[in-house]
Amino acid sequence: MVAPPDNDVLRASALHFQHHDGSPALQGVSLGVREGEVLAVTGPRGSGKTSLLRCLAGLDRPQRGEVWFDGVAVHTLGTLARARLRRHRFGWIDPVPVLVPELTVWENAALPLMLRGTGRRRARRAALEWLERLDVDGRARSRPHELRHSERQRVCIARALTVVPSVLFADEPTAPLHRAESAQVLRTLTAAARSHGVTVVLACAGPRRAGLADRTVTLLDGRRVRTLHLPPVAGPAGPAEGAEPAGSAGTEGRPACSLSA
Ligand SMILES: Nc1ncnc2c1ncn2[C@@H]1O[C@H](COP(=O)(O)OP(=O)(O)OP(=O)(O)O)[C@@H](O)[C@H]1O
Repeated sequence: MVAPPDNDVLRASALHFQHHDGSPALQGVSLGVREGEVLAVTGPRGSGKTSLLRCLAGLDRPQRGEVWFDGVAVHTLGTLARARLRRHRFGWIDPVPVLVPELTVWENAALPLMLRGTGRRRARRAALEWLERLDVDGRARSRPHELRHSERQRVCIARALTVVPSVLFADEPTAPLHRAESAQVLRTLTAAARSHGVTVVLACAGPRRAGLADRTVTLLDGRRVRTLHLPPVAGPAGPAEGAEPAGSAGTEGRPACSLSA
């Protein structure tokens, strides 16, 4: 199998994914992500953002379509190979902060580095640097239960950045934060990614939070659309009414979506 001839570090073509219970999540999504780019994936709830990120990150396997990362056909890899790829090349941030309760904050942030084989002292130094950038270094010796919810999320973000992944997948990373804090954390995240050449795929519900991205891709009912008019409920087969289908991955580079209800 030969990688598609383009410059994208990450590429998906015609992804189809449905959940075990048959719920359709992605229906032919194609996109490319350039190295070092911050790409926002927006769309209303249930539009397929999480499913897309999970397929791109190798957490889920699409039933049809392809995912390529840096010349590797991710969709053909087995479970262990995908886990290895994620451990060494990818970072992931969930909307809900999940930390290991028995470990301190810095140990949590250093964990992915140590799993990659970095020594404890070096991993600690790197973790503390990122905790400082996320403004939670004062909590380094605390346990997660002693932190506020929003502080725990900052620790999760620091943990994802500590390894300086090739691609960081951030699924609504500022969902637990209030607006001012959310804007500041997103700025920190995107600035850190840019300064370290990390490619970011960022799922966010609306265009407001996508403002810091280089480019925006919009989903509706598991499909890419150019412009989003929240439609009357779509039928199961055809494209949603009001959604203008986006072209293939080759039509990227347009301005961010407009969102009108
Ligand atoms: N674990 C699951 N089992 C079955 N169906 C699911 C599951 N997770 C999501 N779905 C369905 O898959 C579709 C896409 O969901 P997905 O979570 O990818 O969308 P989303 O845009 O990330 O939404 P949200 O903003 O609510 O997280 C929706 O119809 C959703 O109901």
